[in-house]
Amino acid sequence: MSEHSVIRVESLSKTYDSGFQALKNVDLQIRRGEIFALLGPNGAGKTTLISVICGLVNASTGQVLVAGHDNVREYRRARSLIGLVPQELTSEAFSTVWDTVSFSRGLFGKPRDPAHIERVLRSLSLWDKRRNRLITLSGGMKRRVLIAKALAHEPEILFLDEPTAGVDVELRRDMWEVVRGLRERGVTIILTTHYIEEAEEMADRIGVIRAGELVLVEEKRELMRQLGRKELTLQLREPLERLPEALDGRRLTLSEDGQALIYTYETRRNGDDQTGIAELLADLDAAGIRFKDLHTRQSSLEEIFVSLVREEA
Ligand SMILES: Nc1ncnc2c1ncn2[C@@H]1O[C@H](COP(=O)(O)OP(=O)(O)OP(=O)(O)O)[C@@H](O)[C@H]1O
Repeated sequence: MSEHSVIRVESLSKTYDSGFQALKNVDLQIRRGEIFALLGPNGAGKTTLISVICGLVNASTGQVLVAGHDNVREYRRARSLIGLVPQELTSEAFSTVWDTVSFSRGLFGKPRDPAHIERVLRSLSLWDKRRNRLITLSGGMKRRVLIAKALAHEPEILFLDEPTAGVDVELRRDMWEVVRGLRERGVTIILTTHYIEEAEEMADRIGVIRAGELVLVEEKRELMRQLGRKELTLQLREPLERLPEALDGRRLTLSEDGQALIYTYETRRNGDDQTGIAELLADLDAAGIRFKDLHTRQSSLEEIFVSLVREEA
């Protein structure tokens, strides 16, 4: 499995000079060719993690391997494999799109390659704007320039730090298209986002970070499967001390106060009753358990996320 990992992050911690610990013992492997979304609230440590992986911020402990290269001891080699799209464009307001993007390539010591720059600009619909100064571009075009700059040196891995923060819905969808196109060309993509919708739409896998800890890394499909899970709550007439043996082996739990039974089941699309509810009710009846009310609810990725990031630390 590890030969598929293009990035390996091992036991990574970061304590800033202020004494603040922004990352706590993070382990993470990014698979070659995937889109990985790092989801977390403000201040969770997303930017810090990206900055450490890209070698812009030193780790306090732990290590990062980029395609097998230690990102500190072999910094230049590791860094040359990475493109980083920051949140905002800095300076260069009066340069042209073409010059800015070409210059970025030069920073990595790569020989000039106008054909590559042209491909990048065309793929991002920036070709017609190549002679424009950055200051004359719309917000959306500027975002595209950021991506073009990051791709100028032909990196295998692209980090996008909140690529769609503050952009309108239409542009967000455009950006998603661009990212998908890159993945099709074999680029591994790691993006950070606040938007659950974005992670749902784009990612192959999702990592959730909270207060510097990576609390979950999961296939999106698996998360979506959990999303299809429903919960039935039966308010009991008489509280129970424990679950009757007759009901063992079901996905049933008793609430702490003994007043309710909670049953989880998966919703099926084919409409058959595979929920097991009919059987459950019959068994409850046979066991002499009566209830006075019932309701069902379905969890969303939003809820899973909120419950994961809720402060417990
Ligand atoms: N240079 C620094 N010195 C001290 N603390 C810092 C420094 N940079 C970041 N932090 C702190 O580390 C924590 C994580 O910050 P980081 O920018 O990584 O979070 P984030 O998840 O990217 O947040 P956002 O979604 O707001 O961008 C925050 O509490 C932040 O205040």
